[in-house]
Amino acid sequence: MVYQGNRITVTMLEDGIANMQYNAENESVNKFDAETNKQFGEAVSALEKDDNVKGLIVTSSKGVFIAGADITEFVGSFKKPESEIKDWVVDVNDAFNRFEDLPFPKVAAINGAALGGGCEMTLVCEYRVMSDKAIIGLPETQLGIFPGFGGTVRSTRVIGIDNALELIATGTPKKPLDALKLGLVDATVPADDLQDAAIDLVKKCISGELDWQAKREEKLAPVKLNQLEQAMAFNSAKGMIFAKANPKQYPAPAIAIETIEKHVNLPRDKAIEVEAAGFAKAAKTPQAESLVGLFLNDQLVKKLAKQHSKKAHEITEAAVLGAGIMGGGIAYQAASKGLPIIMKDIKAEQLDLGMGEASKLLGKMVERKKMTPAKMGETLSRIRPTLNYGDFSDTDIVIEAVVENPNVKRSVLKEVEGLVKDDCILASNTSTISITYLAEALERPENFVGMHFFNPVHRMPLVEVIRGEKSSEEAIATTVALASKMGKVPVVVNDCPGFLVNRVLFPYFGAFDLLLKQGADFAHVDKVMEKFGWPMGPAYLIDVVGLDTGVHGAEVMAEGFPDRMKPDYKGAIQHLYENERLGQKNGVGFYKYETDKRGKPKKVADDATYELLKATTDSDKQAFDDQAIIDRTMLAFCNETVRCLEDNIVSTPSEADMAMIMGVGFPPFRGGPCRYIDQMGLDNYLALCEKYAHLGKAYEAPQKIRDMAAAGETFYATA
Ligand SMILES: NC(=O)c1ccc[n+]([C@@H]2O[C@H](COP(=O)([O-])OP(=O)(O)OC[C@H]3O[C@@H](n4cnc5c(N)ncnc54)[C@H](O)[C@@H]3O)[C@@H](O)[C@H]2O)c1
Repeated sequence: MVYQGNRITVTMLEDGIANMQYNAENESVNKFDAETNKQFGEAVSALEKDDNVKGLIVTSSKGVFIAGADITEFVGSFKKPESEIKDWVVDVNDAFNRFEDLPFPKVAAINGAALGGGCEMTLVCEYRVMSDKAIIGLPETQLGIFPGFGGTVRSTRVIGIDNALELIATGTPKKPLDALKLGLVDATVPADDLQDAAIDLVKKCISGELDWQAKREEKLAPVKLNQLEQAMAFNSAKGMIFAKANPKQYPAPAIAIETIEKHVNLPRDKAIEVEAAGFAKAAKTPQAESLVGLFLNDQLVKKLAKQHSKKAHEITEAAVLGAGIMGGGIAYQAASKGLPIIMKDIKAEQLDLGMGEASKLLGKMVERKKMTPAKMGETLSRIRPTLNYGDFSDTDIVIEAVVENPNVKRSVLKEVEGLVKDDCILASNTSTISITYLAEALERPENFVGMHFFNPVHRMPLVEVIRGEKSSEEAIATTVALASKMGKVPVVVNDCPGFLVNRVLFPYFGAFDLLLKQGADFAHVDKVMEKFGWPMGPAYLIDVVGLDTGVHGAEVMAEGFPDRMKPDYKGAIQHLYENERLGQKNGVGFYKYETDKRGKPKKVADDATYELLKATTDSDKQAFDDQAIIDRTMLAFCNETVRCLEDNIVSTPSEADMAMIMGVGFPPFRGGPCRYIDQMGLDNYLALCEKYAHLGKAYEAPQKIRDMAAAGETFYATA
């Protein structure tokens, strides 16, 4: 035994070959937390003193190789001053450099995911051999940072600048054959042969058959590029990368490129210092704080879903009522995750439409070679379209997705309750109607919950699971488990009109409507909000949702929250709807929808819209600067989120932020509405609420914000 820790051990195998194994005790994965970093340094010191070692392999005893750094530790570390972050990174790198400099060859045996720090660990070895089941990559930019354990230095030297920039800036992990093609690994082998293959490589190094010193030398030296080559490599990378993500919104790739540009012509130790400085700069951006927070929120939401699922009944067959946009989507999603589902409608043509949509989506996957035609047939056969309730007696859960009309929903739910087994769960996909109200029509309200999918179902990750007053924990648990089984991320919320996501979205539409009334141009508002980071501005969003759906939802919300969602004027959305402009579905909403020369849908700001909007615009039109547009719409949105926390509609800021990102596309780099308020500072936020309070209750600061500001609190921990 060369070194024994509870994260890392180094043992001797045969013929002077050591095995450095990552095997974090009581953990499901290996990661670089502070303790592992410390033990790595100690293990390297032990190896430095051991004269018997002639070569070494790096292995993992877990399913993953090394998952990366411990992201929970980032929250505290990134609060430190930039210079301290840099010093910390330089310090960690010391062990990596000393490991690289050991006087014998080293081979990484990559059995599973080698991500971030895991990939960087393999890069300090001279050779890398990878199981055909593993993946490897540097996904740090997705967290608003970039590799800081020598990853930008060694990858540029090992796979070349262009490849390294692509690997780092996109953050997409590579499968074995792609990694081999890039030169990121030297061989791929079947999983069972991995250790033997690694030992074989070390032996070849020891015998001199492989020139491992030359491989190492390559990593220690500057990249030899002349000025012209360098300019070309970096300029084309910048063009490609900035076209994909706006560097103002996602600065990490830009800082990574700028850092690499500074260190390519430096030897290793100097280059590592430059990398550490760039890393610290990225770590101090608000985007890094948001994206690290988002990662942790995502983990929390998934953990909560697991906890919620504990009391779940087994679901072997489901049914959906309604084969429209949502019912068809739900049936497709269930079937594609292996769950048989009955799809019932009252109109045969709707069933044909639902099946047609499912075939179209599956057909595209076959076209892209992501599915075989046989698998497509198998998936489609899991959906059983029907016009009657014949087979409903065995079903474990029925998801109701008929038209958004409380009376129709209540009568359909009552009818189906009489036909299913006693413990069958009934779930409504209503967008706005209170679950407690719908439950009044039922004999077994404890078996009834809300299950709110988003459109398009196959793409939108969120499902709100809504607890009505009488919903049982088993019904919640079963619905949460079903959503997870369908590949979705469930968030459990309590009942109220609009639940969480739509309750927050409608005041935002209300703020948009008020801006238009006072003279703002809808196309300009869209541009400003898209620049702010939304995937689409409010006018385009309502066109996609449908103005009819919007008006209908607004009525339900106005009844539920008249103090802030019932305007005393007729807004633009209502007026356009009355003029039969329904949005994308009939080709005219705020925008006119045309097809371009290539047959792709194109939206154009329509003169007819401006003409119509004269009727709902004040005669004394005001001009708004971009910040006013952002502040007014975001206040309405964020205030309602806080009110949902106050009313216990949603339990935690983490769940609220995740729901808004996954449900309506809140800009991820801003971390969600609660993070947005934190980053603005609660006092500043409060001052903004006061500035706009005269516009109505939706803009007034909720009591929770006042209390938090007075107590100096924030939504997320500050250290
Ligand atoms: N479209 C969206 O963006 C969206 C998003 C989330 C939730 N929702 C909600 O999902 C539900 C369905 O919306 P949609 O957009 O799919 O509507 P849709 O009009 O496309 O489909 C409704 C379907 O229900 C069928 N139907 C009517 N009465 C029925 C009955 N008694 N039994 C069986 N089928 C019946 C209709 O024939 C139609 O096929 C609504 O409650 C809506 O609020 C919609």
